[in-house]
Amino acid sequence: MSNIYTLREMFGGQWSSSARLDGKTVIITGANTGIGKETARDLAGRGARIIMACRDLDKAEGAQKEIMDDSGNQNIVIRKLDLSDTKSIREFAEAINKEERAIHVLINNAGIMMCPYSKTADGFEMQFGVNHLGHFLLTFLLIDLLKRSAPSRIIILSSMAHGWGTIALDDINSERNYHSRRAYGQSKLANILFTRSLAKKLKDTGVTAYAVHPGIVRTKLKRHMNLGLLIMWKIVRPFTKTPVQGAQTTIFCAVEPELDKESGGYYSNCRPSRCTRAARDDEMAEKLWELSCKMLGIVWN
Ligand SMILES: NC(=O)C1=CN([C@@H]2O[C@H](COP(=O)(O)OP(=O)(O)OC[C@H]3O[C@@H](n4cnc5c(N)ncnc54)[C@H](OP(=O)(O)O)[C@@H]3O)[C@@H](O)[C@H]2O)C=CC1
Ligand SMILES: CC1=C(/C=C/C(C)=C/C=C/C(C)=C/C=O)C(C)(C)CCC1
Repeated sequence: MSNIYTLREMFGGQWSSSARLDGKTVIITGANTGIGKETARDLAGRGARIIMACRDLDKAEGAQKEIMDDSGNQNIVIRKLDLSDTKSIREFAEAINKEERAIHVLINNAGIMMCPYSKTADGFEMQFGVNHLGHFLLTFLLIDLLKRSAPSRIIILSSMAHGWGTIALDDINSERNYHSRRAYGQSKLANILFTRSLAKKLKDTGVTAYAVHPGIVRTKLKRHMNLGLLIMWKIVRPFTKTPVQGAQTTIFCAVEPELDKESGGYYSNCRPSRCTRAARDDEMAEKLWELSCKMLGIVWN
């Protein structure tokens, strides 16, 4: 992949479809703001039951009200989910498995970028822990329900930033050497490798998986950006996407009927996109899968 982005890639990918999701249930992590909130608003307008999985219930309530008012859909619920704590992830999944008859779309959207070094409740480096491991565990805990609900889809928000890092198998928690941009890159590369492995393991189950780069989007994600990137941000700002534009590829992956035939790919601007060679390394994807299971203390073959 080259880091040269065309104008089409910055603005593009508007997608329009009148497809409905009545009777379908969608979970969106980090649905209280940014891309997740706009995804929730759109899918609510298509009639889906939306489960907003958020760490801050007060913020989520404001977004829930807005989405209900806008879409006229009252079937929007909030559930507490803190992806930086495996206890919270397990509690969330337990409630979903008990209360929901089906989950048709799981959107692993929540994320943090370039924060100062910190660790999750379980001792994982924060960006790898939240962006990859938290969603890995969440998906594991919901996979039987997703299989029973097939055809169903898993959408994983990655980024063009997957090229900023590599998977450091010997220092996955960046304990020896932390570089916030590289650690974000590692987590977003892990998102693509996870999607590829998932697609293989879910072959013939009716559950499909898609990785997404939403574009460069004006959201709160950039709150921890360093000065260099903030300057770059200012330069490209006129070409960045609004959150509504940034949500289009996720919505496309959730709704487009033709995508039932595809799984494991990387999408941007509502079409397949090219990722780096490291993101197509199936041997590394397998090693990452094993390491993720080991770190989380789970068996998932
Ligand atoms: N914006 C961009 O340019 C790009 C974004 N992406 C990806 O898109 C996704 C959405 O990002 P975007 O909307 O821009 O970012 P925002 O910062 O606007 O939203 C991120 C969401 O994730 C939630 N979140 C963060 N940490 C946790 C946690 N520990 N547990 C649960 N939820 C958490 C936030 O909650 P809270 O509000 O409480 O902080 C918020 O709801 C991310 O995965 C990001 O990596 C990819 C490429 C570019
Ligand atoms: C200045 C500049 C760029 C700016 C990149 C930025 C600002 C990227 C932000 C990415 C984010 C926020 C990713 C989140 O996952 C490009 C496009 C590489 C092209 C060359 C010039």
